[in-house]
Amino acid sequence: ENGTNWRSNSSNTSNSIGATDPQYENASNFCTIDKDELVSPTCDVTFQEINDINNDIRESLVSLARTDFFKYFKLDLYKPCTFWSDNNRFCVNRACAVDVVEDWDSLPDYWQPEVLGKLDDVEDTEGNKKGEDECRFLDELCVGNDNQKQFTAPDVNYCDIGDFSNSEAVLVDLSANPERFTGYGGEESAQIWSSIYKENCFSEGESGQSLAKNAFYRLVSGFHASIATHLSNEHLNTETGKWEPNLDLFMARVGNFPERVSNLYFNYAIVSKALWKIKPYLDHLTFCSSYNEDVKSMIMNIISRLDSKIFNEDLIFENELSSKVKDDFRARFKNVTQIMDCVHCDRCRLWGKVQTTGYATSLKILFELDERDEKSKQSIVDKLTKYELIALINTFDRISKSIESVNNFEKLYNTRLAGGKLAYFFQNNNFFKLLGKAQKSWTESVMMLNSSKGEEEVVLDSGEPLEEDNVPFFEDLNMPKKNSSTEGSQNKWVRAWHTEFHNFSEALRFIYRSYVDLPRNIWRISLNTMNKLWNRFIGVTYLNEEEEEPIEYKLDII
Ligand SMILES: Cc1cc2nc3c(=O)[nH]c(=O)nc-3n(C[C@H](O)[C@H](O)[C@H](O)COP(=O)(O)OP(=O)(O)OC[C@H]3O[C@@H](n4cnc5c(N)ncnc54)[C@H](O)[C@@H]3O)c2cc1C
Repeated sequence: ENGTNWRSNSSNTSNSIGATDPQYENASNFCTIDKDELVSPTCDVTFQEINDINNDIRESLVSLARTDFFKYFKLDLYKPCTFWSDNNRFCVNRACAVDVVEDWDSLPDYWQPEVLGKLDDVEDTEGNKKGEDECRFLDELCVGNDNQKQFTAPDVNYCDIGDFSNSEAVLVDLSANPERFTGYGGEESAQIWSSIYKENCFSEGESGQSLAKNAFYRLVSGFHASIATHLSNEHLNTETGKWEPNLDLFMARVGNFPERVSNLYFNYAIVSKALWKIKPYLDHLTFCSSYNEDVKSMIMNIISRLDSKIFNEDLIFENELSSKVKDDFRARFKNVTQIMDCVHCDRCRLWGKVQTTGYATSLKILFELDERDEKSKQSIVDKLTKYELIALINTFDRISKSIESVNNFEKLYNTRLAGGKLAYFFQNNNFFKLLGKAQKSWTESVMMLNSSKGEEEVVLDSGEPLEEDNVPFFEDLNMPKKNSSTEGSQNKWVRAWHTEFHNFSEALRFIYRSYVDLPRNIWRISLNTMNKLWNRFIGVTYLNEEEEEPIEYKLDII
């Protein structure tokens, strides 16, 4: 499914691009995916259809994620990593930090304890007064009925939903802590990803349904690609101090890997189908009474524009073997959510937790609602905790933002290609430039011939030579290399012209210099001859007089 070119119905893309610019002429199209192909055998939608759905709902989704109900999340930033002990390292960048909500007065009215005064004097089962602890109060806020206070039976959960009621958990305003480039990387993040892929994804030889195994991998890879898209889209430009898209970084991490782009779309299909699936049961959910209807109508408005055929969850665990595979799948995904506690960068951990919880909630909705039993379906949706719902909506927003960014990066890529082509034409096709280049190419050739090193200069993507103070920030990054052989062939007429022009001008210069130098040379030869005659006359002779470079002189005075 990844074998052909990325092209759309209304394609304004790249087939005609790069005819003359050596830097881009042979560049591949943006991403080798056909936008008109299905996203996966389990998704009856094409990449283009997902783009269209996303364009349609994007604005409403952003508004929903920014409501006071969905923009706050709670998590324990200091929960110890249970998978390995070597977890004392921290990301000390400012960008890694999370700004926790400490100023409670700044929260909207319905988050203030006194608004739910009736809770103040209510004691919970442990005899604690519920108004005393603001965090506890938030846990209870917006809970519509007693059912919701009991967590769903653990065997249907794909994450530890008790995490959010932990007494160490802090409240975070997600909108004040955007997911973007933090500088987190190196061994630390590599250890996390490697543990997720190597220890938790299914390996080839393992038994079980291949669709399920494949879905697990695609889910993780899509999550990884989404993070890479966000950090490339909001990347710190150290020259301007602004957060802006970095196309080279995006291409190196995601754009050059069609499979990763495709996995982003796969994740979009999973989360949106989960949302679509809870639509009939949303009536039972109550958000805060003051804005219950608003939030609900916003959610309904989005869900009603989604498409049920976007993902067919029934294909994943199809036969009797599946129950075991499903248990395994669930346990492995739970591990992935817990590995987030090992992430050293707080900001990355925050978004890692939000998104793995969002995917876990989607998986629970997709795979644990018993199709034959309406009551059980309602009950599972009723028991979704507030933090699962917040995570679900925010994960959908994140993946939707990634899809939007991929399309923006495609535009940037095409603009760069087209810009490169025009700039190349105007910059290089004037007579004085050609003369200058002829001169330069001659000087370079002479220097190359004289150079004993014969080593190729390493050039960055920007075209600058790699010097010590110019080492790329991402040393681990394999940026796409320039295709020098292509450049050579594309330049051959220009080069031939340079060579011929150079030879001709050198010949002219030689003849000119010969005439200019003639009187001087005659004078030098005469002087030399007279000198020899004089020496002979006074009786002084040189040993090896005929040699041009006598090493030693000896006076032979009789
Ligand atoms: C949970 C988590 C959240 C993070 N959040 C942020 C953040 O918000 N901001 C930030 O700047 N950094 C974040 N990071 C770090 C970021 O993901 C990278 O690890 C880091 O930028 C270093 O990137 P890298 O090029 O070394 O490769 P990595 O992204 O670390 O990838 C490691 C290896 O995995 C493979 N790989 C890469 N992408 C995929 C994919 N999509 N599918 C399959 N295989 C793949 C490649 O072989 C690659 O070499 C986060 C890391 C983690 C673990």
